[in-house]
Amino acid sequence: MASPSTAFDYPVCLRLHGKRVLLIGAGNIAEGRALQLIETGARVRMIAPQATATLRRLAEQGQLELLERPYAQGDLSGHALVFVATDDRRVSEAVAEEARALGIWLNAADEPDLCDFTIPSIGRRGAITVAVSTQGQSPALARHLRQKLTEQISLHHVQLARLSGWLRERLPRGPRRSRLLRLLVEEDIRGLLAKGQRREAWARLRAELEALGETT
Ligand SMILES: C[C@@]1(CC(=O)O)C2=NC(=C\c3[nH]c(c(CCC(=O)O)c3CC(=O)O)Cc3[nH]c(c(CC(=O)O)c3CCC(=O)O)/C=C3\N/C(=C\2)[C@@H](CCC(=O)O)[C@]3(C)CC(=O)O)/[C@H]1CCC(=O)O
Ligand SMILES: NC(=O)c1ccc[n+]([C@@H]2O[C@H](COP(=O)([O-])OP(=O)(O)OC[C@H]3O[C@@H](n4cnc5c(N)ncnc54)[C@H](O)[C@@H]3O)[C@@H](O)[C@H]2O)c1
Repeated sequence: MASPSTAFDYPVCLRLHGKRVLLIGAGNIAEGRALQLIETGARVRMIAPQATATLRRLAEQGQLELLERPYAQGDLSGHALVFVATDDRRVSEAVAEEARALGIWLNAADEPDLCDFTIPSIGRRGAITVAVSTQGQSPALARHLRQKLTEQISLHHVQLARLSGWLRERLPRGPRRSRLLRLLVEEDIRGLLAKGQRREAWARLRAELEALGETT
């Protein structure tokens, strides 16, 4: 087993749609977390005595549930994931203790020693997500690199991802489909799309699909 100093964090993409997620704290940091979580389709509950105007508005619109009171033991029960972002370390510690007792995964903003998972810097372009972590060493660098890397994702990458998703729904799995989907992103069709030659790209794809139809 790697020692804590050499162990790497393990990135995952959680599917939170319909899952119950709890945020303790409703200040600026919690607001950022809540906005990201709403996009996942999670059922978000927030508990804090003071909430930002944006969070109160989102609660009024029914996008999240807001309980305007301090955290109390027992609040974590029934949740898949918990985030704490308050200005009081003792609250983070109490929440961490309850999370551990219940086996619920916890993120404590700014308190890596209490975290079961940290949050990377996230950029999105359509279905494409860029996530940069520095193993907790430099959040500012994570943000800087995320901005640079997200700029590298062009419209044609987003179009390719959508097209690939569409083809995967329609074509049966197997080596022929894999070959076609690889061809799509390798120089060939992607190169044409990148140059704005959509008509040529479609013609090339149609020829490949016809060849696939003949042999399957
Ligand atoms: C990426 C991002 C995601 C997000 O929060 O959504 C994120 N921090 C962001 C920004 C940011 N945070 C801080 C600064 C000031 C500059 C600096 O200190 O570097 C800036 C820069 C800025 O604001 O520009 C202060 C800070 N943060 C942590 C500590 C405590 C410590 O290090 O001990 C301190 C010192 C507090 C102090 O000194 O008092 C800890 C964590 N922050 C993490 C994530 C996790 C590790 C991520 C990784 O591995 O890289 C981790 C471990 C826990 C967690 O929170 O999950 C988000 C960028 C979002 C974006 O892209 O815009
Ligand atoms: N990870 C990051 O990116 C990052 C960046 C900057 C700051 N932080 C840290 O995140 C934390 C929160 O920062 P912020 O700017 O959102 O603070 P904030 O002052 O805007 O909000 C604090 C929130 O905590 C709530 N709170 C206080 N006591 C509570 C209790 N007993 N139960 C429930 N909620 C309670 C308040 O009502 C408020 O909603 C701070 O510790 C800060 O150092 C993290």
